[in-house]
Amino acid sequence: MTLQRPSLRTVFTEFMEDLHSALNDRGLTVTILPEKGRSLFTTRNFRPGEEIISQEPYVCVPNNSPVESRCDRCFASINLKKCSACKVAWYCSSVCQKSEWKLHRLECDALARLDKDRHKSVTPSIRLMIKLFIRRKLQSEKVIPMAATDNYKLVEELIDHMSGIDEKQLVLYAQMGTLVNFILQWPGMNVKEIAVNFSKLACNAHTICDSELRPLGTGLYPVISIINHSCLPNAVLVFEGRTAVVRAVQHIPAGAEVSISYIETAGSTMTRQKTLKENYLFTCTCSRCVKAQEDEIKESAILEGYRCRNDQCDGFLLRNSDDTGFTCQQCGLVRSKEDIKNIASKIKSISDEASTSLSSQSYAEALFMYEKVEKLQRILCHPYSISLMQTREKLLKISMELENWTKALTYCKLTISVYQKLYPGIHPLLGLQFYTCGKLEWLLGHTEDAIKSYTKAFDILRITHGTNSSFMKELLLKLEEARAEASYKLSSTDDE
Ligand SMILES: C[S@@+](CC[C@H](N)C(=O)[O-])C[C@H]1O[C@@H](n2cnc3c(N)ncnc32)[C@H](O)[C@@H]1O
Repeated sequence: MTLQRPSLRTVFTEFMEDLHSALNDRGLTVTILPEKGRSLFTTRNFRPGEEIISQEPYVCVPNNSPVESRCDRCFASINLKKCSACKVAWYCSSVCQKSEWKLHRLECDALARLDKDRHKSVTPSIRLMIKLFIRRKLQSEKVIPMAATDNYKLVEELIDHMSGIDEKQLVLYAQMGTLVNFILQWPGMNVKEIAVNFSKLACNAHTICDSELRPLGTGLYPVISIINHSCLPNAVLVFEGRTAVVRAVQHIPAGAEVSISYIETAGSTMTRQKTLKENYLFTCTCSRCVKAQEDEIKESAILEGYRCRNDQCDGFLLRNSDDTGFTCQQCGLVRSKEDIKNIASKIKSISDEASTSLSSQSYAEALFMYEKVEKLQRILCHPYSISLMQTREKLLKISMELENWTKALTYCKLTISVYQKLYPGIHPLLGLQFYTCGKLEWLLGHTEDAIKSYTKAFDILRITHGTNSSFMKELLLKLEEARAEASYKLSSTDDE
C-alpha cells in the first residue's frame, strides 16, 4: 500500500473539526438557526467583562487616504515610511515591515507594475481583496502556516448574499473584481469569485477602531463573523491593536446565543431596521425591535421628531390626520406645519455653512454656526432627538479643538443624558463619554466631579475593554491622580 498525501479537502475538513474543538475549549459552539444561519452559542456561563473570543485578522488594511496614513501592520500613524517599491504601503518600523514582508512581497510586485493613474484606484477595499488572495496562495503553498482559526476555508464559509443584492451593486463588484484581476495578473483567476468575495466582505468585514472607537481600518475575522447581530447585544466587539476581542457585557448563561451590534444602535427601530436591511440584508427580530414595534410611532416621534410648542412640556408630537400640523400627545397643543418647515429650513442652511467651516478647520466660525443650529434644534426637536445630540457632539469636538474646556464640558454633559437613554445597559460609547467628561472636569479643577465621572467610565469600560490595555491603565492612573489630589485638597483644608 502506498502512502498518499491527504487531499486539500481532507485537510480542510480536519481544520473545521479543529475549529469546533478550539471553540469547544472556549465554551462555544456553532449552531445553524433557520432564520439566521450560522450562530455562535455558549456552552458555559460568561460573566460581564469576560473575553468570549479573540482573533487576529485573516487580512486587514488601514483606511489610508491622501491626508492620513497608517502602518500596514500595527496601524500606528507616526514615524511612517512609504514602501519605496510600490509607494502604497506604509510602515512605522522595520519590525512591522519585516513581519508583513511575506504577504507584501507579492502585493508590492503587483502594485509596482501599475502606472500612476491606476494607483489612484487602489482603494483600501481593493487592497483587502488583493491581500485575501495572496494569503490564500501563500497558505496553500505552505509559505505561511494555516491554523484552525486561520485558513481560507473559513472565508469560503462566509455568507455572501449574492442572490439578494441589486444589479447596480453586482456591476460594481464585477468592476472591482476586474481591477483586482488586472492588478494580480495571475493565470486562472476568476472575476466572478472575486466579485463574490467583495459581497462577502460587505457583510462580514469589521471596521477596526482604536480604544476610543475612532475607525482605523478594515479587517476580516472569519470566526468572529459567525456572531449575529442584536440591537440589544449581550457582547461587544473591541480591538486591541488589530486583534478583535469580543467581551460579554452582561451575564451570558450556557446555551445562549452570543450577539454583537453591527450598527450604531442609537436610532429608532425603523432607522435601525432600514440600515440592517440595506447593509446586511436581514430583518432584525431581536427583543428590542419586537418590543419597539408596539411603540414604534412614539419612539420615532421622540428620537427623530419635534418638540411641543410649550417649552415646559416634554411630550412628543404626532402628525394630524388633516396634515396641517403636529399635536403634542401630552398637552394637546398644536404646532403648525409652516412653523416646523421654517425652522427646519433655517437649520438646513446654517448646518450646510457650518459643515463647510468645519471641513476647512475654521473652528471658531464652525462653533458660532453650530451653536445657532443647536439653538434652533432646541426649539424644533424633542429633547431626546438624535440630530440635536449629534449637533452637541460636534460642538463638544469643536470646543475641544478651540481648547474652550468650559463649553466642551457643557456639551459633553448634555450628550450624556441622551446617551444614557439611547445606549441602554453597558455601552462603550457611554463609558467613553464619561471619560471625556472626567478629563474636562479635571482640567477645569472640578476634582470631585472628575472622580465621579472617571469612576462611571471605569465601571463601564472595564467590562467592554477589559483592564489590561494601556488605554485602561491610563484611565485608572487618571482616577488615582484625581483621588490623590482630592485627598490632598482635603488635608490642606483640615490644616488651615
Ligand atoms: C457576519 S454574518 C453572521 C453569520 C451568519 N449568520 C452566517 O451564517 O455566516 C452576517 C449575516 O448573518 C445574518 N444575520 C446576522 N444577524 C442576524 C439576525 N439578528 N437575524 C437574522 N439574520 C442575521 C444576516 O444574513 C447577515 O447578513
